[in-house]
Amino acid sequence: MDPEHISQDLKAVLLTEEEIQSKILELAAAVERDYDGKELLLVGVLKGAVMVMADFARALTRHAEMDWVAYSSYGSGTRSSGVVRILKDLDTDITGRNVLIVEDIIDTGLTLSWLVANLRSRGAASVEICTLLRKPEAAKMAVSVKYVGFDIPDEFVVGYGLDHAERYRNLRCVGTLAPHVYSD
Ligand SMILES: O=P(O)(O)OC[C@H]1O[C@H](OP(=O)(O)OP(=O)(O)O)[C@H](O)[C@@H]1O
Ligand code: HPA
Ligand SMILES: [Mg+2]
Repeated sequence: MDPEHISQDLKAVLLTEEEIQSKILELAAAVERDYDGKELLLVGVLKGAVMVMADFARALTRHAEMDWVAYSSYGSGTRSSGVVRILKDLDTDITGRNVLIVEDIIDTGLTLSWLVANLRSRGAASVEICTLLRKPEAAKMAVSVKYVGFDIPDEFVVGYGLDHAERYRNLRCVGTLAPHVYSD
């Protein structure tokens, strides 16, 4: 295999492309049922949620607006710094809106607990979360999540939007990294 091939850096594939895509269809069906007759604003958390948002939004057969926020707490490492840095705020006034946050992963919960409180304080009618992945054993903050794709073990994962030092976001699967890739 080409030594530059991205999948050579994986220790194991945790979720295949097929498993991810079928879960996204399930999540979209649940959201369609729950928001029947209500307007819906999807808020994606950059950059990791780009892939989930792209597939999830297209799995919906109803109208849904999209907006984006960017808050970074990981930088290039594999541990949360605990400091949430605002990189990009919403373009939309969310007063009275039904907001559904779309995330790739809830790890310590620090990012999302901060974001939910922040969006609620702006007068949204409702704020719920849809995340593809969650690490129950890593939780430092309890976050109430309405839609969860997969609960996964407390290991650093990459792919399908998730990065390590900005790489691996373009993998179609989610996997764990081989030890030779880590520097921290
Ligand atoms: O539950 P937590 O421990 O707060 O971790 C989850 C957050 O960390 C990652 O974002 P990151 O800060 O790496 O930014 P990125 O999406 O641009 O990679 C991920 O996309 C979540 O937003
Ligand atoms: O396991 C992870 N991988 C990539 N980014 C992350 N951000 C929080 N947890 C993770
Ligand atoms: Mg990241």
